[in-house]
Amino acid sequence: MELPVATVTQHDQWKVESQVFRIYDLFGNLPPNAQSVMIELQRDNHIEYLTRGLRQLPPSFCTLDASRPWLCYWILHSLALLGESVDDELEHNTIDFLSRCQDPSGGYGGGPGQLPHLATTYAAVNALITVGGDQALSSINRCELYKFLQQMKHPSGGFRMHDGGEIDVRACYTAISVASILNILDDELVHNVGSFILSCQTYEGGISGEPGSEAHGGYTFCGVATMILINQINRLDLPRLIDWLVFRQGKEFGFQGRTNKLVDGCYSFWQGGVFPLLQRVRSIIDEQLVLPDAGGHCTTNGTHTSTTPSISEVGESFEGTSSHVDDACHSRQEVNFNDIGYNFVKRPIEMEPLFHSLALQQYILLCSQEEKGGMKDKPGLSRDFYHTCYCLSGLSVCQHMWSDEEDSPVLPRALMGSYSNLLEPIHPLFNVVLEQYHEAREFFTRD
Ligand SMILES: CC(C)=CCC/C(C)=C/CC/C(C)=C/COP(=O)(O)OP(=O)(O)O
Ligand SMILES: [Zn+2]
Repeated sequence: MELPVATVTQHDQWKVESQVFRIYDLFGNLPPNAQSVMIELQRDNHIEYLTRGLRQLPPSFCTLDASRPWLCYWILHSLALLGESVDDELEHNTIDFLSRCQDPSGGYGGGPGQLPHLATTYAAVNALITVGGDQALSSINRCELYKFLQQMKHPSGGFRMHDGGEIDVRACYTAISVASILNILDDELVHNVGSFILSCQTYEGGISGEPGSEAHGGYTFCGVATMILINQINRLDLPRLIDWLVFRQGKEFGFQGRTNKLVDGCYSFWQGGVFPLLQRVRSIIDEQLVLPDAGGHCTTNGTHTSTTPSISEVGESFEGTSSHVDDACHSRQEVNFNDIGYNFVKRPIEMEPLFHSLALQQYILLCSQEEKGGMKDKPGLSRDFYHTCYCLSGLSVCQHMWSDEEDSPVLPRALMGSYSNLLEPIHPLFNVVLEQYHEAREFFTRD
């Protein structure tokens, strides 16, 4: 039975489809001349919109008072994807503002004096890494931040978003991502995170925010990235996850966040961004396909039944040094958690994208892009910095996921439109531009 598509209005749906079908036929086939059709990234207008947004940050974003570190990250990361940085004064003001959001006992709040929160901590750390340079990077108090992460750790293995806050997959990702990129991830923080995330993989194959909820793209990205960062991706049922994920690309070629919902530009990253992660764990997927029982099954006494290798066992780039994973049902591995993110991007990409990457670029450029700058969920809605950030992140993912290795050039067949549309590549586990990631890695691994 075909389920009706849930539409805002039939008119909005038609607007999305009519824009896409200007190039694709009804069956999603790309006509031979499609590459020459002009779909232009409005680079200068995006830069203008973003820079103005950052200048106006305090105090005019009153309704987003608790989200100002997020605004910094969305704007700075979007600019970095466009190959742009901010002038010295704006950079200084951003570092100063984020320093005032840092709690003396660790972590960052939504504004100066606000309660530290894992989401704004992730946003502030990624924003400062994106700014780069000694002043920005040394402003992060890693010692106190580690204590904050310890305080957010829950006996279930998950993390709380803030003191007394919700425990969910988002909290796990933001805690583990921040700890990993700052080189402070250890056994204590990792303990039982994998079991918590495993308990959120649903019957559909995607990952939900908490056990028993509905699978959603946002949490699926968070869950998969976390499992990789803690060296336990082999515990998820990856074939089932892929089954769910590939069907989230709609007939408009954008992604939806969950079954029977509308497509939305931001899922270009939350769903589209899972594919470059899966591309680098191909051997684990292959083994799970051969062994139907592989992937995350624990016996009642907590013994891991899968023979699927963990990521550190596959390929020389995951050679570990010091610690081990101590979840009851996970085989013990010698691995340095802090090297996983670094080694991950060096792994070769061994499979082509499992979704229609050119068509997604088309959705982003034709349906999400605002000609005057900025990006949005879909036609008929307004641009905002969140959608600008995640549409551009998704666009970058599409462009770079055909390249075999970190430094290999982007091929024309990977790109919708001309080379002037090309964005900077990201680190797919952290969603910061790769060049900035490497600078931070160098800074935080200095003795
Ligand atoms: C790192 C970090 C903080 C990640 C957050 C990930 C993320 C985007 C989670 C989405 C949460 C969610 C259930 C949205 C549904 O909104 P909706 O019902 O308005 O949208 P929908 O109809 O598209 O599902
Ligand atoms: Zn959205």
